[in-house]
Amino acid sequence: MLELQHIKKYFTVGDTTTKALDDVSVAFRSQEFVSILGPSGSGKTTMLNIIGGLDKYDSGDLIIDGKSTKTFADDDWDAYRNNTVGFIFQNYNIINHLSILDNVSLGMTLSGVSTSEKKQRAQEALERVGLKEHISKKPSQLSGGQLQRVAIARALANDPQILLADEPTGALDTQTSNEIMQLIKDLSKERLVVMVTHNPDLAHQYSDRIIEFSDGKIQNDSRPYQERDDETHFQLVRTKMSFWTALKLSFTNIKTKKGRTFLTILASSIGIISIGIVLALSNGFQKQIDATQAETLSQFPITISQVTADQKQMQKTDSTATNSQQNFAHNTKLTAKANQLTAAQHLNKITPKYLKYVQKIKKSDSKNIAYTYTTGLNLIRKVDSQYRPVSFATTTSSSSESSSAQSMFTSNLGVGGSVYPVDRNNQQSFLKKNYHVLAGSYPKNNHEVVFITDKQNNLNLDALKNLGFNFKDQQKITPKQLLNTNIKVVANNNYYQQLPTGNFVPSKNYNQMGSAASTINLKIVGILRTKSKNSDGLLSSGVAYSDRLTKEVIQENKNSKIALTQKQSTNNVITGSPLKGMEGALTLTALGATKMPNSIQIYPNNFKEKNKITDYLDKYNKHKSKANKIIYVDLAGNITSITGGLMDAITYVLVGFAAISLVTSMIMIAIITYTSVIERTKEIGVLRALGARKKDITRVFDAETTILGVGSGILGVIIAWLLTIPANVILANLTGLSHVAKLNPLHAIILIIVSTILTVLGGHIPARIASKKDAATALRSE
Ligand SMILES: Nc1ncnc2c1ncn2[C@@H]1O[C@H](COP(=O)(O)OP(=O)(O)OP(=O)(O)O)[C@@H](O)[C@H]1O
Repeated sequence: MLELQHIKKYFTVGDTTTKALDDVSVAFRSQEFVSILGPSGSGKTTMLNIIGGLDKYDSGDLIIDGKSTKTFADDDWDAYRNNTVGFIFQNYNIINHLSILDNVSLGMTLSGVSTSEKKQRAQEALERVGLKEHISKKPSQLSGGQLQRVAIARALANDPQILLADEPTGALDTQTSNEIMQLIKDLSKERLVVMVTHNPDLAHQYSDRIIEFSDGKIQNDSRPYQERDDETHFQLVRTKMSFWTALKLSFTNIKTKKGRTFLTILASSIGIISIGIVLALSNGFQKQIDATQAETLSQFPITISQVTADQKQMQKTDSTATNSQQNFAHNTKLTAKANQLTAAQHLNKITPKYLKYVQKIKKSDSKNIAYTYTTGLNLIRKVDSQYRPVSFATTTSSSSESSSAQSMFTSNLGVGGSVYPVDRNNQQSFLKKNYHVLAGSYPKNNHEVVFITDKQNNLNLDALKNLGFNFKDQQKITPKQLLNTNIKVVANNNYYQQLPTGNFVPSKNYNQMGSAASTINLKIVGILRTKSKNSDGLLSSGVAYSDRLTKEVIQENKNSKIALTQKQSTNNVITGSPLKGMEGALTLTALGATKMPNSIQIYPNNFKEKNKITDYLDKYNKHKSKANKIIYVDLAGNITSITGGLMDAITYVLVGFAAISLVTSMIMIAIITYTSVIERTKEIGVLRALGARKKDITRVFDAETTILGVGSGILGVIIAWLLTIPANVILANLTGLSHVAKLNPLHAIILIIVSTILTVLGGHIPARIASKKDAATALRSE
């Protein structure tokens, strides 16, 4: 059933070649007990390894059941070792970290026998070798003879046709040797047993046939056999180790060195810990920043101004400018070129249609929408029983005397006092939300105005002077001095008079204006201060009035003589100078002749709603030509995206640094796995002898590194999470912010995965080295 034909196996080391097997031809019966005797180094083990498929012959042929093995691929040899042969070694080669039952089952595990059948067959095999009572013992608790019985049970478990024993009694006393020999003799009744021994007495006493070996050649054969060329049905069952089996093997191995494993896992978790903490902190800080920003910036409106800058255009011209500005022109050609800012200037066509569109913004998104008109207010006030012109301006440049339309071009925000919105439910929610009353009260109607102070209760001196108050710098003021001050808004028709030249000039007869019927009486009813830092600057320090007042003034002035004249004229009706570009429109607005606001401020109810509003505004621009687009400015949005990016950048850099320690742990894992490979060389040999494929060996070590990787990932995440507790205490003391560091569960899972992948990668090369280990050499190692 087994035949060696002209088998040669030479080993060449350096210049010397050892002829371990030198043209050996021999055939074996399917049932006999053959002993191979011979001096040390004569090639006995080599022949056994070649019969068992652990080593490959150089030339000749090994014929098994009439089938040549010349064409055997690696997989065939693996299956052959698993199904057809069983090995018994001098040093037992029991895997110590596995139970006796698992040791015996290993071969069946590789050939995919079901768990219950495996257990039953392993038990039967153990009973057969006389270990029934010792099944639940650990290998370390057994004697040498008992261990060899386990090894025999393991060799038998898959019911092989050939049993190969390499000096099975070499390490045992005479009594035990005899028992083992008897056992092997019994087993040889059902199969071919080939045993290598140094002990001629045992060989003669127990075996049916003795082959004497020397110098790689058969010298004598006591019972030669001639193989007949029978047609046979030799078939092999392929072997395969599942990842689960590999995991179990590695896990039990790891359990035997708990301390070392823990230290390895701890060391390689350091990278994960540092990345975990960086992520936890940046995550927390980003949340804090977002919350603060949402709180701070939600107060800031989305602004639509008649004249605005197209940010995209600016960026475009910026980038081309930097390129072209660096280079000199190579020729002398001259080109006319628009100013970059002018080129980026965009005129928003705020039409009645657009106003309607804006008005449709849901109240749940924005309660307050302010419309600012650069309409001039013709103001007078009685100072020392004489009416004199005053203004809401907050700077000295536009003195109370200068009431020309030019001075009113500038935005009402800042220069002409601040305009606050009355909300769309007719409530003072804007003022009440952002300002509190220092003295007096909130305004109750359009004719009541308020004075806004800065955070330190300072009143803008210029604003006070423009209103006709004669305070000095640093002077203390009582609310009484301001409250209930009356200011009159004079209609254009009463304020301006037309000269015979056709030009208009402000009339100087203020007392007459004061008593005119169409005059609006304003009263300062309150002094307000911003409630929080967040709303600071929404209204400038000085007089603030309702946007409805401006509407009322426009209603009054739009048909005034000066406005109607200005509409017909190409010159400024006050100065007489020709109007260029947009000056015409601005002059008309200043005189209250147009109803369109100069700018719209949309105050989102809160930060979240802001995006809904910008989306809504963006929708208007869809499919519109560039000139017809309405560009809004979202200052808060711009700031958030900048700070968000900054935090991301910092996080990337820190994670990058922390990742270096991950690489270090990867290298460490590679070294540790390599050590493990060396330690487990014998195990690799046993697995190979039992039919494990090279792939399966890689799998065993990959499984080991997977366990280490998952372990270090989980440990790292747990430690990082625990460290966030003291980190939060320290941060709370330093910054007053609580619960900053927060490890995102998603990040935690990703970290565990990253740790596993990197560790497996680090250990994979040593695992491959392990799989390439020659089975015969691995078994020879001790
Ligand atoms: N992997 C190897 N590389 C080089 N030489 C080897 C290798 N394996 C075996 N040999 C050599 O082949 C010869 C036969 O070795 P083998 O182990 O088969 O002898 P043996 O008869 O079993 O000896 P022993 O009874 O001492 O075990 C020896 O000279 C040995 O040094």
